Amino acid sequence: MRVSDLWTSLADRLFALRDDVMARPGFQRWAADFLLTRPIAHHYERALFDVVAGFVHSQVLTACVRLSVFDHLAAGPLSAAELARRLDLPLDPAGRLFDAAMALRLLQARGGGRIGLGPLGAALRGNPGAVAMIAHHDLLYADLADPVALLRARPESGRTALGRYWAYARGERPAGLDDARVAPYSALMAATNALVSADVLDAFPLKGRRCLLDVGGGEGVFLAAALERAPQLEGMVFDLPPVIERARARLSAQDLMGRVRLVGGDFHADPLPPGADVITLVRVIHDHEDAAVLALLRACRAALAEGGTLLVAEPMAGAPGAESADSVAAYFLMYLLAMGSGRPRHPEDLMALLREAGFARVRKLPARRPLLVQTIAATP
Ligand SMILES: CC(C)=CCC/C(C)=C/CC/C(C)=C/C=C/C(C)=C/C=C/C=C(C)/C=C/C=C(C)/C=C/C=C(C)/C=C/CC(C)(C)O
Ligand SMILES: C[S@@+](CC[C@H](N)C(=O)[O-])C[C@H]1O[C@@H](n2cnc3c(N)ncnc32)[C@H](O)[C@@H]1O
Repeated sequence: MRVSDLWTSLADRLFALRDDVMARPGFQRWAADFLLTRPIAHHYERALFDVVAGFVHSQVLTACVRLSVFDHLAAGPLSAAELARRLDLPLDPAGRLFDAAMALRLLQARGGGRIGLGPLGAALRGNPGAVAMIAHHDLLYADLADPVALLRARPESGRTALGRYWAYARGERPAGLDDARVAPYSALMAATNALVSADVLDAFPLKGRRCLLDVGGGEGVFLAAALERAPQLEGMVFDLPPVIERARARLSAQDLMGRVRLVGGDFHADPLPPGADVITLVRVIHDHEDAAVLALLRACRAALAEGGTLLVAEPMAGAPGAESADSVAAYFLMYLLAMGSGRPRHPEDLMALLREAGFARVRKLPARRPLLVQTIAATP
């Protein structure tokens, strides 16, 4: 028997013993009483209760967002009666929402019986992108109403709400999409791009760079942020033709078209415009399966100018700070299942794909908020 097999068999026995002991009601009562095991028992009770209550907690947040509770409190605390009046709700059910939101630190009790923003509600006010995502969760929750059915169907076509929403995720060639099909998701991506763009651009300053190509760059919000930081830079956006028309409208309104070239196409089928010395894939790779990703990374390598760098930036599994349970992966695994395409990847998996696509030097850049976005830089 090899040493690794011995380890596996020993670990199996220890886990079996742990599983058996932890499932015994008598042990659970004893551990909650005994001084040394008490904090551990409370930790697991709490962790399990939080998982059980997660959906209810999320719906408390949904109600606060839909009713614009945080906006009503932006100017300062209000009495429960006044806040309920502004929300056009009777005090009794409104009071329950306020108490639940205070328990979740979205709101906070203030002097004189008033209610103000809690630390989490205050942080959300600074993240309108996160608020837009929370509002968008209606579609995800509709698909997750029967999670077992979702797992059994492994939907690839437009049978889920998210599959219909993300029009390019249907596994067909995205030809024939029109503005009506791409407008909702493109607007959401534009509204939430700030969640990631500042951190990516801080991690990879564009000093000395000549031209940035943003592949799957949507309405051009990321490119506009890059152009604002780097006056010497010119840019290109490659996206599906109807999305490119939306980018044209936005970038023209920002008077940036003199520095920008827009290219419509299907990155699964068409070549990328050559010549950029930075290519970015922001929140693009996790939508696609490995074979498509590999082909896209190879296309980026072919389009990259001599001495250029490819950046892959998106939420990744195994984010430091997500604890061992990895809440980022748990969220995106189910989100992308409902969408019908793609999966979250560990940085190491992405780095392996990049090497396979012909990038010799691949490194993870320091991430300011790894839960939101991590960035990998690759050079051929
Ligand atoms: C001031 C005093 C007295 C003390 C201060 C103490 C102190 C230092 C406090 C820290 C305060 C602080 C800096 C808080 C910051 C909080 C932040 C930045 C919170 C950010 C929250 C962001 C959230 C919740 C983001 C959620 C994003 C979601 C759900 C994104 C989903 C994305 C999806 C589904 C993408 C879809 C695209 C697709 C299809 C996968 O390609
Ligand atoms: C999740 S969005 C990210 C948008 C933007 N990079 C951002 O972070 O805000 C993915 C983008 O990839 C584009 N896309 C998806 N499939 C594509 C394809 N086959 N060819 C070109 N663009 C595609 C979508 O239209 C969309 O704009």
